Amino acid sequence: MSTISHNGTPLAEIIKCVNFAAVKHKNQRRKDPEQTPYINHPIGVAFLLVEGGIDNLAVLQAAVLHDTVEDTHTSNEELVREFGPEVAGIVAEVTDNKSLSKEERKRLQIVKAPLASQEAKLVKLADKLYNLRDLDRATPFGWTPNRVNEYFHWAAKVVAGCRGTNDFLEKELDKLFAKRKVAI
Ligand SMILES: Nc1nc2c(ncn2[C@@H]2O[C@H](COP(=O)(O)OP(=O)(O)O)[C@@H](OP(=O)(O)OP(=O)(O)O)[C@H]2O)c(=O)[nH]1
Repeated sequence: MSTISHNGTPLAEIIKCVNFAAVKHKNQRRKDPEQTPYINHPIGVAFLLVEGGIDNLAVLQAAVLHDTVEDTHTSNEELVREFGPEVAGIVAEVTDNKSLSKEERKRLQIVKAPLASQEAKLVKLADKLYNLRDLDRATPFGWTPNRVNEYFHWAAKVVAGCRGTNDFLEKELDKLFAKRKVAI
C-alpha cells in the first residue's frame, strides 16, 4: 500500500485531515456527561493506532476522517477530491448507511467486518476500543446499564471479525471484555 501523500508531505496531509475533521465536527459533542467535543474521538482513534505501532499514512488519515461521511455533511467524493481514493475508500468501508434502521446497521457491521480490508479493520478496532473505553469511563446521557452491556456484547462480535490485525488493539479490547465478563 502507498504511504505517499495525495498532495503535500505526510505531516501536512495529517494536519489537513485534522483541520478538515475539526471544521466538519465543530458543532458536535460526544454523548458523555461532560459533552466532550466530538473531534476528541477521531483524533483519539488515530492516536490509538499510533500506540499500536501503525504508521501507514492512509490508515491514520482515514481514522481522523472516519466519522465525517456518516455524521457530518461530507460526501465520499469530497474525500476523494481532498485526500485521494485510498483514504476515501477506507472511510467508505467503515461508514454505516444511516438510511438503514439501527438494527440493520448493527447487523451489517458484524457481517461486513471479516470481509473488510486490513486497513479498514485497523480503523474499526481502534474505533471500538475508543468507544468501549469511553463507555467504561462514563455512561452516555440516557443510557441504561443494559444498553451499555448490549453495546459491549455487540462490539465483541464486530471485533471478532477483525481479529488477527493488531496485537496491541486486540489485547486492549480483550482487557475490557474480560472486565465486563463478555465472552470472546
Ligand atoms: N461510548 C460512547 N459512544 C459515544 C459517545 N458519544 C457519541 N458516541 C457514539 O455513539 C455511537 C454508539 O451509540 P449507538 O446508540 O450504539 O449508535 P447510534 O449513535 O448509531 O444510535 C458510536 O457511534 P459510531 O461511531 O457509529 O460507532 P459504532 O456504533 O459503529 O460503534 C459512538 O461513537 C460517548 O460519549 N461514549
